[in-house]
Amino acid sequence: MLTLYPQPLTAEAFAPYGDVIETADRDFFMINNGSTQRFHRLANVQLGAPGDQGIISIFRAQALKMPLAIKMLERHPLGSQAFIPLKQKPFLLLVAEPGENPQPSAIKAFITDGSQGVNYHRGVWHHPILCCVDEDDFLVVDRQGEGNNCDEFFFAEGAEILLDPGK
Ligand SMILES: NC(=O)N[C@@H](O)C(=O)O
Ligand code: NI
Repeated sequence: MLTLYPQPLTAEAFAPYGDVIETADRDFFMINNGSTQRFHRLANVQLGAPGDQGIISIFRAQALKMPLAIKMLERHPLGSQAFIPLKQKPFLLLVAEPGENPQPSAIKAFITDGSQGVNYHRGVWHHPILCCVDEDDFLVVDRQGEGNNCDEFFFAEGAEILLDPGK
């Protein structure tokens, strides 16, 4: 049995998987006649082909019972996918670096601090959104275009992988 215990999310630790969207310790410049701080270009929207569009959606997620048996990961080969929390609640991340079949030993687990969002880079394996409260809303920025942009990988039956947030 492999048990995954989430570590606090940091931009450095998440760098192999994408960007952390946050304002803490980030550069900004003043706009709007000095009334607004612009934390500019915290992440890029990655698109796969000419004609692709970056789109904005809202995901309303229901919490899954924890500890959770992890059966699969998915990836979006043609574009990035960003999740920005709308209720300032922490949420859980499971990621593995791009490549063919993700190995259980390569999975990293993180928990956000409630203010952080993430932008998965294209091809990064991740678990579908995992919120920590009964119902949570996320602003999602990802790619719309031709072709399949969601590959799913299911772990072997015997691969017992558990996500345990611990509290
Ligand atoms: N399928 C879908 O739009 N959502 C997933 O990509 C996810 O990462 O939650
Ligand atoms: Ni996804």
